[in-house]
Amino acid sequence: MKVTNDETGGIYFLDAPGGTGTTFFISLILATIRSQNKIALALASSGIAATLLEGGRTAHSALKLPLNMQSNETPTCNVSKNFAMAKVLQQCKLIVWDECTMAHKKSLEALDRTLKDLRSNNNRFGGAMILLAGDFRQTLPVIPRSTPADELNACLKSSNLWKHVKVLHLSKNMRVELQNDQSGNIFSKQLIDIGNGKFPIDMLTACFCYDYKQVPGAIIKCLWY
Ligand SMILES: Nc1ncnc2c1ncn2[C@@H]1O[C@H](COP(=O)(O)OP(=O)(O)OP(=O)(O)O)[C@@H](O)[C@H]1O
Repeated sequence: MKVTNDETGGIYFLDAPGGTGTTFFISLILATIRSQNKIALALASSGIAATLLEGGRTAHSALKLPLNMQSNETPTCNVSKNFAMAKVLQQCKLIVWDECTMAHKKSLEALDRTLKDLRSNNNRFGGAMILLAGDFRQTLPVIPRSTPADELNACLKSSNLWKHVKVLHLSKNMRVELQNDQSGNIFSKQLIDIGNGKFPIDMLTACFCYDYKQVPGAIIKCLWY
């Protein structure tokens, strides 16, 4: 909040696995900024994530991002200076982008170029503050007819902008914590281990080496009964 009030800009990434309170945290920041009569733009990579945020829209729709992102070397948002969205982008104090890990790196670079142009400011993102949120253990950008290497290359972490990103972490699973659910707790830890590549994989079958004695009873019941 201090950074937004100082209006020094910057780009932050909230590394937040499912259930750790991303939506709660983002909603709180959006409400605080809007309560000061300032503009905070809420974007998300998917429609479902956008509906969870007050005034949320998909990044593709709000920023008019080109569809041929992969083949366009230097894409920009199709927002000209006399569009209403251009005024919003010029005046907004904060742009939040939830589930950004699914976005193509060129989407973020297009936003950077457009903000510099619209705000007539050559600082990164035209001096606006950007808050990205998501979890790289989940789905990465989907590139049709591509290899895993193409997907990694399209990922935000491969962008030149990534070295300027300050990473923040949310680690406590609030959903499990609030429900006091022991099996949910084990399951959420196992999901994180899989995402971090810590779960052993059988090289012959390419399946997880699973000790079924460790699978919480509630999950077995839910899956097989
Ligand atoms: N700081 C907090 N204090 C109290 N409750 C919280 C806090 N953070 C999150 N919660 C609650 O925990 C639950 C999960 O939070 P939330 O939906 O924001 O997580 P999420 O990371 O967006 O989850 P997902 O990615 O799976 O959608 C919600 O019921 C939310 O109200």
